[in-house]
Amino acid sequence: MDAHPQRHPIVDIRLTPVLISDPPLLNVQGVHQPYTPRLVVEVVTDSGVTGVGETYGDTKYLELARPYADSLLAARHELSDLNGLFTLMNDLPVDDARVDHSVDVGGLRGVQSADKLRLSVVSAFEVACLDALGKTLGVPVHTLLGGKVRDSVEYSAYLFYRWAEHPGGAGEKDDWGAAVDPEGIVAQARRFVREYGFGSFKLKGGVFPPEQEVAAIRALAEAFPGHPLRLDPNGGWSAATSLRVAAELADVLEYLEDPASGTRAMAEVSAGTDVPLATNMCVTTFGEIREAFLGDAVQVVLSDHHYWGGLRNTRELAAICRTFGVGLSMHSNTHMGISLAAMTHVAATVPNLDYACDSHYPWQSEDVVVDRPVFRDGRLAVSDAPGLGVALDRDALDRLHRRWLADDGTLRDRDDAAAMRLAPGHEEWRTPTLPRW
Ligand SMILES: O=C([O-])C(=O)C[C@H](O)[C@@H](O)C(=O)[O-]
Ligand SMILES: [Mg+2]
Repeated sequence: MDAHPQRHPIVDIRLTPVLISDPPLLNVQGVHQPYTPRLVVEVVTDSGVTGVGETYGDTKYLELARPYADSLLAARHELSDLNGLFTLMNDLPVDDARVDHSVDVGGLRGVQSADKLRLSVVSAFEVACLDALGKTLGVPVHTLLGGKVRDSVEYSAYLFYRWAEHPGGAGEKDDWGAAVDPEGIVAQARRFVREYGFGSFKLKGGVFPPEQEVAAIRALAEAFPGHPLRLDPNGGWSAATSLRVAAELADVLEYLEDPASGTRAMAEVSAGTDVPLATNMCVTTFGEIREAFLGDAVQVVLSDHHYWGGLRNTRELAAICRTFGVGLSMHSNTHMGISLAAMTHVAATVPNLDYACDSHYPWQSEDVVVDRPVFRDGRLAVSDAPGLGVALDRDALDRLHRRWLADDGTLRDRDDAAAMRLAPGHEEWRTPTLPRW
């Protein structure tokens, strides 16, 4: 027997920040910028195997990813030592100025803390290591996570109020047109069904007064009878408004997502309605679970492997949810095919994945992977190829990186309120104080 199991030290790490095209999608904070920053992480082993991961690309993530990569290289970190990824990261200081606000990106990513920032960076390295490990061993990532329990993963249509184009015609154009009323939202949903086959719908709310968003959900219910519907105003409503909306839509909602901001307000809403409440804002770290679960503030957690710290942490979250009888699904920000593959692998391994997952991916016209994933009947097939089953398109990566290099810094940090101020009539726009309604 070999007393010295083969080791695969990481000998090179490439960090490539990119800006990817994003449509003018509206939310409670403002509007998406024409380009969104993402970070592509590549780890290379001494045997020449490369693994890829992806995470947020805003400055504070890059500032941490660089010294982290240096310390992994200095340690010749062993590819299979996934737990060690966290140990090494914990030794790195985080600039307090980067996390001194209690919420991130105007609250869309929940509470911000040094640990969460660390986990969001580690997640990309963990995924990259799993990818490289899978390729080294000749097995898919889901096998490294214990094996898939389903062959495909269901996603839902992520509907957004949106403008036809960015202020001043900035960025890339698309042919979706504007959607600012119930008719526009139903038309958008029909196209999602036609092109991707989605069977459930989530509407990003918090954009218009609640009555208008209730009308949009009613229009969807009429157009797609019996299909699961969700509404997510990102904490934009008071508890009283949330309860009113819940009562009005109780017969058609699968769940209401973060109607009010913070665990306490969510618990108040939860106590007054039978509509399940989901969150990707008040439970985004392990430390927030206790209060929310014991107080019955949420019935569904929308995990996000980026800020929960990777695929194995997502499975730990799933086990806790299972223990407490809390449902589980997945949240999404703007992301590319690397993260979609990672989401699909972990989702395939979680027995209690109770709802169709969110994904922004259909809104993304650009990617850094070749053979972009294709939704069929609203589902993605789980890849059985070694690793994640994605290959980098180096030309695309280079092009999107050059866009990042050329940017003067305006777009390197996501700021939906700043993007909103560029729209005529919104020059004075400020991130709204919650609750807005
Ligand atoms: O609450 C959510 O589902 C999100 O925060 C998802 C995205 O951030 C979405 O709101 C967006 O990008 O506008
Ligand atoms: Mg949400």
